[in-house]
Amino acid sequence: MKQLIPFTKMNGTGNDFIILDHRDRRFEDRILKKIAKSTCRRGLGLGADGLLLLEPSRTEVDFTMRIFNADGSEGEMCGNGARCMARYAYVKGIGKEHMIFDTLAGHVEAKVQGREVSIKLNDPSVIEMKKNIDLELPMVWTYIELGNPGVPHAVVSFKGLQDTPLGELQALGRRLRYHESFPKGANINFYEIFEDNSVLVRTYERGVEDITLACGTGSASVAIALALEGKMKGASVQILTMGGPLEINIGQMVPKVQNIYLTGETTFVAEGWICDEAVEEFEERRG
Ligand SMILES: N[C@H](CCC[C@H](N)C(=O)O)C(=O)O
Repeated sequence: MKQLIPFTKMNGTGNDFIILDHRDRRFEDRILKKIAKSTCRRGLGLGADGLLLLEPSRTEVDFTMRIFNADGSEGEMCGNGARCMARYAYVKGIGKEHMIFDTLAGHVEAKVQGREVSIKLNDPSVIEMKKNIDLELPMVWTYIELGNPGVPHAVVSFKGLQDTPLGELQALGRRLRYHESFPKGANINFYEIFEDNSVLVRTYERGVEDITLACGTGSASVAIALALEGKMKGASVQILTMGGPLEINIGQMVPKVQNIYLTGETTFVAEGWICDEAVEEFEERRG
């Protein structure tokens, strides 16, 4: 057995991640995909929704964050992942309380205040309001991408969400996620307004291929859709996820939606070593 690489496991409101300090960029993308798939797998691996990598920045900012989903696909951005990454960087002395980092979707600004981390999300690059899903389903979706290229999100109103068995949502999410309207697939966010400015959200995540306990960019997409429909009172909304509450604040609506903040708690779960036996066909970058 060989100790391969130190890891930190964290969760942001129940969205859980394995974090690797990959500033030495010792693994090629092909291997990173394998590490993500093997270690995120529950039961046989550590178990997580995704693998987060802290890499050197190619620009002026503090560092770069990359996200590989549990199935090995690379995502553009991850809101809860970014909150965990910011806290990790702060605790490890890599970033200050206020930091800026790169993602495929664009720059993310973060503010760490104890366990609570607030991030400024990427501005939306695509908003398509209220399209029909298909003739069979009496549902409409709003499609939103945060960042450019952005994480794809469909927002779907769902009556009786709280009492709907997760298996049912999972089956519907899986079906919609591959819908032809979404060329790069989509995360499917089901929501129900709970009470004034409090919204229940359940997200079927692309790349995890399951309902996760919370999704940051998904929760923000729900808030944006509600704000555009005039269903939000004020600039802030509380999103009730299965992992706990998230707060979304929309700083500007006119002439376009921007300055969107995501705030919530982060938790350090464990630290240790990933062992070579856990990763199929592992190999390090040569030279
Ligand atoms: N859970 C993440 C989104 C991950 C995106 C991923 N599922 C993908 O579509 O590649 C969040 O908090 O924003």
